[in-house]
Amino acid sequence: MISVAEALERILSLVAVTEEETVPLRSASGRVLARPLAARRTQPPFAASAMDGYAVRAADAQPGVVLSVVGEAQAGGCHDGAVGPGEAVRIFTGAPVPEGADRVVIQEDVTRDGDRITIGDRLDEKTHIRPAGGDFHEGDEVPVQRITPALVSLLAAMNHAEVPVRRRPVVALIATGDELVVPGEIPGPNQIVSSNIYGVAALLEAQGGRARILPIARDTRESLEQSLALAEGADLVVTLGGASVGDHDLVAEVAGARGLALDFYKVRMRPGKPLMAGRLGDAAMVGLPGNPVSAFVCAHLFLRPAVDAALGLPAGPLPRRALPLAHDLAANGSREHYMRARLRGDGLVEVAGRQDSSLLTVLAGADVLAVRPPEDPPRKAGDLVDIVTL
Ligand SMILES: Nc1nc2c(c(=O)[nH]1)N[C@H]1C(S)=C(S)[C@@H](COP(=O)(O)OP(=O)(O)OC[C@H]3O[C@@H](n4cnc5c(N)ncnc54)[C@H](O)[C@@H]3O)O[C@H]1N2
Ligand code: MOO
Repeated sequence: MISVAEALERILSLVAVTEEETVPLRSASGRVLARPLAARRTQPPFAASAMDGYAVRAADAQPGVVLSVVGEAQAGGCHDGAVGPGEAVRIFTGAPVPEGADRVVIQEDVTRDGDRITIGDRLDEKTHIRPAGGDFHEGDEVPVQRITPALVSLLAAMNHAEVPVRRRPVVALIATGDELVVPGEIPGPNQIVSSNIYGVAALLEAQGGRARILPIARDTRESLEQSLALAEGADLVVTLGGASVGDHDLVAEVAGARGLALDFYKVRMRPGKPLMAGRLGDAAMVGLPGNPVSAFVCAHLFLRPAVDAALGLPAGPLPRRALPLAHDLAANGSREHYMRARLRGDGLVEVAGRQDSSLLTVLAGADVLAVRPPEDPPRKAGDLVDIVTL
């Protein structure tokens, strides 16, 4: 069995970066820039007033000085002409600062009488001028990254109406098993509702992928073959269940017959031991274990980074932090254990008492996974444990 770190490396090496496509700026949030994008203009394009007030020469900005108002500049307009000694131009926030002026005195600091202003006694020190290019210059590059709402505003200010992004990788998801029905159906006497595929799909979509949930594959070769055929064209094919050693666990066999070049099977982890991955035609394929928590934990640890890699982002292990335990923990076994846990308000990690990999209530109540290395000795309350955020 290989380690979690090695399994992740191998899965990432199976993933190809998707091609570039162009989307309108309004649809760019959450997508990933396909290449660095250069600003198409300078912002502000001119020295601009940061406040409503009067543009003056700095030397004239002294308490008691009287200046004559020779014009006005508002945002979208400007004052034609310069500001000379003894002169002021009425100015509003965002307007270009006229030539000659190197200071804006805010209107609260002057008294106005007709075309004259008198500078008050309590003058602040600031120029209240935003220099040209103070935010960015034409040609400044935004590096490849996920596009946040704030970045949408920056790209708009840089005058990009369209944005080159990576195509969302298509992930075909196949649940397997005779026992499954889809949510809303009435299960037969020996059946349950298929659940894990929906959480995994949601996780992959939140990461920037496009999840395609295919019909449930029954525990026959023909049914699984049909589902795998429907996965044609996907960037990543993910099966759920049928990965273990049971007589009806057919995924490796049937995918093998369709040309799966298996890279590895089984990882030294808990839950998630019967994980497999390989190359299936042009797609990467990952076989997740069927237990709902195992599937979800593996999707977190392996498929989120895989989607990042397909989007051209730096991809690697999820970030970890070490935090103190709220209570004692027994020794760990020989596999790296990802325990469902909660990060309490007091900053301590409380590991759930029940760790069976079928318990979705426990998973849904957890906000972190506490990571125990193989053969980790018993731990005391207050000892540090690594956590991964869910
Ligand atoms: N003799 C052994 N038995 C098992 C081993 C082992 O090493 N030796 N490994 C166990 C571990 S660990 C896991 S995990 C499971 C994984 O088995 P499979 O990947 O083959 O999964 P299934 O047998 O198909 O299902 C396991 C379990 O999960 C339920 N399931 C499956 N799909 C769904 C779904 N879409 N929604 C909800 N629940 C699902 C299924 O009904 C089973 O209860 O194998 C152990 N056995
Ligand atoms: O490894 Mo299985 O994934 O424990 O439940």
